[in-house]
Amino acid sequence: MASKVPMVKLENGTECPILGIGTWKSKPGEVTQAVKDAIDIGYRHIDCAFVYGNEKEVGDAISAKIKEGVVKREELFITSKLWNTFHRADLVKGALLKSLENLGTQYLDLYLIHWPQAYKEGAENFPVDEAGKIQFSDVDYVDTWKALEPLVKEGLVKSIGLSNFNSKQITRVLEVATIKPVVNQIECHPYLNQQRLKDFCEARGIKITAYSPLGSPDRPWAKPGDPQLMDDPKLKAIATRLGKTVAQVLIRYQIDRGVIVIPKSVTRSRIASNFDVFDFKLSAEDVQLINTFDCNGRFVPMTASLGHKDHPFENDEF
Ligand SMILES: NC(=O)C1=CN([C@@H]2O[C@H](COP(=O)(O)OP(=O)(O)OC[C@H]3O[C@@H](n4cnc5c(N)ncnc54)[C@H](OP(=O)(O)O)[C@@H]3O)[C@@H](O)[C@H]2O)C=CC1
Ligand SMILES: O=C1CO[C@H](CO)[C@@H](O)[C@@H]1O
Repeated sequence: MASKVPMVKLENGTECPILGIGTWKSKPGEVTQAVKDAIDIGYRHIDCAFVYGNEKEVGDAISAKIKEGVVKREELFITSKLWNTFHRADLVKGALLKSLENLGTQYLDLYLIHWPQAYKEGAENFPVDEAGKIQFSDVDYVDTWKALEPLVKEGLVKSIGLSNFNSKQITRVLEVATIKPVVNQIECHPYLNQQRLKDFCEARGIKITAYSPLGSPDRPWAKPGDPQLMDDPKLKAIATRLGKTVAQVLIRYQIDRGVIVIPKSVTRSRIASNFDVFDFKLSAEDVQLINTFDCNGRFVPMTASLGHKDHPFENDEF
């Protein structure tokens, strides 16, 4: 079934729907229905990760919709991510095969290194010492990248990419890559618009995917009184003037700057309204106005692994 979602051409010639649905924090008991609803509404891009602990239930929705004849596998764009405990070269393929099994699919459209920093290998996603501190591994993400490349050649993934990599880390990957990353998935919204990293990536043929585009109000570490992006009066004023919701303005902001965007919701009405963004466009003036709201406001700082040699937000400028 045709969907109205526009496609973005990636550097390797494959195409990615510019709008997808996120699945972090979507509980196993609710994500199957959410992804079924999303596919019915017209979403064709689903953002997943092993560490979200719900790939099996996402896969159930995908299989059901393929079985019903609503979509074909080749009409979907499915992303997953290699978790930090599987960076060692000999663990990479097994981690991918596990995600493929969970998702009930023969191949992924995109497989990302979830974070540059490696954690101690083993059964725990967040291995900690007696003091509760994350245990690191010194595997270099450049070696992890080299282990991803054969997966493309084997046909298990169409494309490979990065997530949460800073400009220096991307440069190091590009120095060794025989298959280039097509995407860097990073936090991106008006409080952290990532203009420098976006320009840097685009100059190297790497597209940006914006995660937490609505400010991730359900992030587990949010405290009462923390700023909420969707409550911003300046954004509310723009949305009121345009007769749209703030979420629609935030999604359109990314689309209008050529950024792939993956808002998460498990609420059918929101999944629908977040997709209902193809009948309007922000003016260049509104995009510029929203650009001025940037304030280095990061909602996903990954404080648990501060001190890691490869923490992307600690030592480098952008
Ligand atoms: N690569 C990485 O390291 C990361 C990747 N991601 C990916 O990006 C996705 C999106 O980011 P995420 O952090 O989840 O946060 P989002 O910015 O997408 O916000 C999700 C929250 O917004 C609510 N929401 C959704 N639509 C609306 C709406 N129209 N009006 C009001 N509230 C709304 C959702 O509620 P409800 O569901 O209850 O409707 C949920 O609480 C993730 O799910 C994941 O797939 C995210 C973080 C890190
Ligand atoms: O995608 C993400 C959301 O959940 C993970 C676990 O807390 C984060 O590390 C990651 O950025």
